[in-house]
Amino acid sequence: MFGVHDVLMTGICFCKFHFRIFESSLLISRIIFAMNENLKLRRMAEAKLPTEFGHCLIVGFEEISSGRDHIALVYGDITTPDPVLSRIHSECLTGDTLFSLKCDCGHQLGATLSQIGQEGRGVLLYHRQEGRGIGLVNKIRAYALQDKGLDTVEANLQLGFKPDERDFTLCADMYKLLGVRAVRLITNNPLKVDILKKAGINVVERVPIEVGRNGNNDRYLKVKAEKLGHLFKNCNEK
Ligand SMILES: Nc1nc2c(ncn2[C@@H]2O[C@H](COP(=O)(O)OP(=O)(O)OP(=O)(O)O)[C@@H](O)[C@H]2O)c(=O)[nH]1
Repeated sequence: MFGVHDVLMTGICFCKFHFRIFESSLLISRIIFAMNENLKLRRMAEAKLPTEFGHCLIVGFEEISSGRDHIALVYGDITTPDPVLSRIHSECLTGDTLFSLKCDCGHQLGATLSQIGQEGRGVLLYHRQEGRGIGLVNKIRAYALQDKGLDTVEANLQLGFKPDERDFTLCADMYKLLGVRAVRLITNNPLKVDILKKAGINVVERVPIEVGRNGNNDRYLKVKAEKLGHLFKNCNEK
């Protein structure tokens, strides 16, 4: 004879089995979507994440060719037609987590999340291409050259890199995998806007973000404006 316990256990096993099938079919459909759209990334995992700026969904992506990972922090419903407030934030370990004053990255990250938190809707793409794509150790080498007088662009060139080695088409793919087609992009870098537009993302507005200027990064910000085309009211108008 079957007891209540047996019935319950059978029910639980049934649900677990079907949940696994559901999870696998979701993963397969995402892989097929990525292949159809010729995307360079797959959406791999997601979970709720409470933050100081509100509760969000953290989504993990993996580059198909290299396995390198990137993340998105999603606040509110970003799948509705209204353009989404968003920032592509390139990884900067020194600025984002170690309080470096050599750049403006940490301040930009905090200001963005605070702005998204106030609106209650938005997405931060955390683009893990540290040091404008040259990696952390090479960024330290570039800093060493800057200690000797080179600027941020000259240092990259001296090390054999382009001034900017990042691939922003990956970010367009992240937007597509998140169901975002129109964004209000928080950036001072017009190159990001151009690349996203060419990759099929409708950037309806560029939202400037001028925070974190100090005596240590003033020259760096000037060079970004003069050599990398960044738009700063304070520099460009001089
Ligand atoms: N190679 C190199 N990378 C740097 C240096 N300073 C900051 N970075 C990196 O630059 C990236 C951020 O790029 P930024 O040029 O500050 O800004 P952006 O992303 O182009 O534009 P915004 O959207 O306006 O912030 C991060 O990956 C930092 O690690 C440097 O002196 N040399």
